[in-house]
Amino acid sequence: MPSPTVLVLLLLPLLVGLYFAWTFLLLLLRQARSPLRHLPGPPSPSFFMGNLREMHDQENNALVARWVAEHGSTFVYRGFIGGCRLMTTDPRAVNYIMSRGYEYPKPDFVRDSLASMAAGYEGLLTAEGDMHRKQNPAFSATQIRSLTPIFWEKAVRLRDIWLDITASPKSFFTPADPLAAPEESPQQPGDVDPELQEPASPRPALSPSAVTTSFLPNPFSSFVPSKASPTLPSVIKARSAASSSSAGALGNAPCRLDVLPWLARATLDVIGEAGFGYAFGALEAAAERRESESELARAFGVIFGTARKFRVMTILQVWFPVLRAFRSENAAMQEANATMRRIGMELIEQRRAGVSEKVERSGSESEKAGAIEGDKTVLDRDLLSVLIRSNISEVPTQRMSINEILCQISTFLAAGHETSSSSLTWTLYALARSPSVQAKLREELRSVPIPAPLSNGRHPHPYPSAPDSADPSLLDHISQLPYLDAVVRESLRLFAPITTTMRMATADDVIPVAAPFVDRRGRTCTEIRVRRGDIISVPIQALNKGTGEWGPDAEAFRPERWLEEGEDGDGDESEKGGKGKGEGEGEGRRRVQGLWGNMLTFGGGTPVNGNRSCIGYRFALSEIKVFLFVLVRDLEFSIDPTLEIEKKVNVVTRPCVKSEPHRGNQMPLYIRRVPPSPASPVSPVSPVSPTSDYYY
Ligand code: HEM
Repeated sequence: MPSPTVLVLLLLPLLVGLYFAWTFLLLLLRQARSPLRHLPGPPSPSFFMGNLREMHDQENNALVARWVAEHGSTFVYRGFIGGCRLMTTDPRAVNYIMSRGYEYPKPDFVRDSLASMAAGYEGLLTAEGDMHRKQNPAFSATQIRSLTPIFWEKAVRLRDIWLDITASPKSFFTPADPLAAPEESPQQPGDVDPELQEPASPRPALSPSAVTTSFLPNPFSSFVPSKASPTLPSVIKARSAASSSSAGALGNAPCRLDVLPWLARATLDVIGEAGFGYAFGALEAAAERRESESELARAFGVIFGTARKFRVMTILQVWFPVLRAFRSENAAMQEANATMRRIGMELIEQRRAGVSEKVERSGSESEKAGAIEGDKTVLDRDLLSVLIRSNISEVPTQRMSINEILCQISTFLAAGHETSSSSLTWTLYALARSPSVQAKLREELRSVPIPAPLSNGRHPHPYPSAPDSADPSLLDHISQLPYLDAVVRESLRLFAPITTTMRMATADDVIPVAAPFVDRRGRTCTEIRVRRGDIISVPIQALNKGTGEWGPDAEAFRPERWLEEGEDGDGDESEKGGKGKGEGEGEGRRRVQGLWGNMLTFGGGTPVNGNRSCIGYRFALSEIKVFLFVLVRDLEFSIDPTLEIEKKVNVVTRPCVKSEPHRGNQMPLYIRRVPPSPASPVSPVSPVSPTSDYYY
């Protein structure tokens, strides 16, 4: 008779084998019984991978449009081992799903990926049910307005750096993505034009600029073989791009600049300071050619870098939940998490102490309320402060735990950094491709009078860079400029940073559709039947470009469409956490009821059944507008018309040059400073000596 230990050793592999075989069988059974199997859809090219490989490149191969043309607005594609995934562009179905945030949450594998990206399971992106209900903050327009000086300051700093670059292109370098994982830095021959490299200023060994931090990481995208490692972008001799015809006449040759890492740094600085009162100093580090990042940026670099790495184990954990118990953290990850926690706790404690002190010192009830609600004298205006103040005012059982608050810091960063930099990058691209739109926009921006001071010291630019001197009425004015608004809407429609989101049915359900469809059995269906556990893809970008909704020129960048009669450009349709629009599935509504601008770029939903749309949309819109205002007034953007730019999605959309895959993500534009127009109502610029960096 074998000993118990031997018995266990003999039985263990058998039990493990049985567990995996059983789970796999259940999975196959579940798929075989899903009503989705009757829906039409494209053939699956692979048993294990289904259509996932094609899906990975969907932004460049117009896949969803093709599928819609072939199979109608409601169909299924295949996921792992042939699992049916519902995809629908039917507005009624989409409104139904998106307005039931708690009945249709994000699938577990998406939550897991988000959680591993530092947000944990208690942040807004990942929390579900009561925990989410309790958190659901609404950042008011007034709160966001008070943050615009921070946007202004960072935008002016970036503009000044870019003006520096145009003034002496020989000496600039392109920084790395501030949150890129630090280890790899393969430098390729030919990265740097030797003629333009200054021998006296050795370049620091930088990490690649192309690594993406993703918002809703798609664990399956990693299955697609990666391109060669990205390399350092280079200083490339300015050459005349077709669209920069006026450059020579002004004696102001444009220089090629990869705007992507610069914008990533600027938006990191913004979310750090406006989100949770932390100075990453990412722009400054790059301006001073320091590779060293702040302690917190380094920690997030490690955390995001680890979360992005593909491991077979990650996929297995999706299907075999027992394996989730074997998650481990390496030493670097442990250290990064500890750093994040320590700094996060300091930030939280500072704010909590500030609010308590103010409340204690307040005499009357109204003063107490003022202290909690926040005013200009209470603490900081960052989102974390707003969250803590509103948390203090809640009844104790409704308050967030320290851990939940801590999770929001990484959530703000994960959700609010790369989305904004992606939007700005694509907007500059769209403007570079449409010189007439850019010129019209600049004309509008320059029609705004800028108050004194005329110069911000070294740079003779006619507006201030100090945050407190940014005139609030000027910032309000910027947010209401009609053509700027139309440009931002059009860019966010065509270049939604998050192109797809996923949901999972938590119960068997029947989803209504506006357009009946014919299933594989030839039956006409007026609803979609789903079974508990079925996965749903909501193709945000495809919906934003549907010709049924946006007309035959849906693919074109045409801001004017927002100014035409009949377009209700009104934005804040359904206030996050506010009143909402109702169920959002009424007949006769042509469009998807997104949070903003009749599109799903910021998600959609109603507070009734769980609103999972973007809490940062006002923040993002204000940030984007202020940056465009500052940058486009003084700089002209053009692009080599022969370059083919592709969209790489992971899940935030980043650009890539088709002919330069080895460079990874990049957006090489030509920039050129633009002299002030004589007709501009801008106050006159102080005379500049010829030795100054800038002269017009
Ligand atoms: C152009 C910029 C941005 C875009 C396009 C964007 C888009 C989105 C989308 C589509 C969702 C819904 C995701 C889903 O349903 O699966 C979302 C959620 C969210 N966003 Fe944004 N976002 C942007 C900027 C920001 C900023 C600046 C912040 C923070 C300051 C932020 C914080 C969040 C959070 C916390 C959620 C989760 C909300 C919830 O589940 O309750 N976002 N965003």
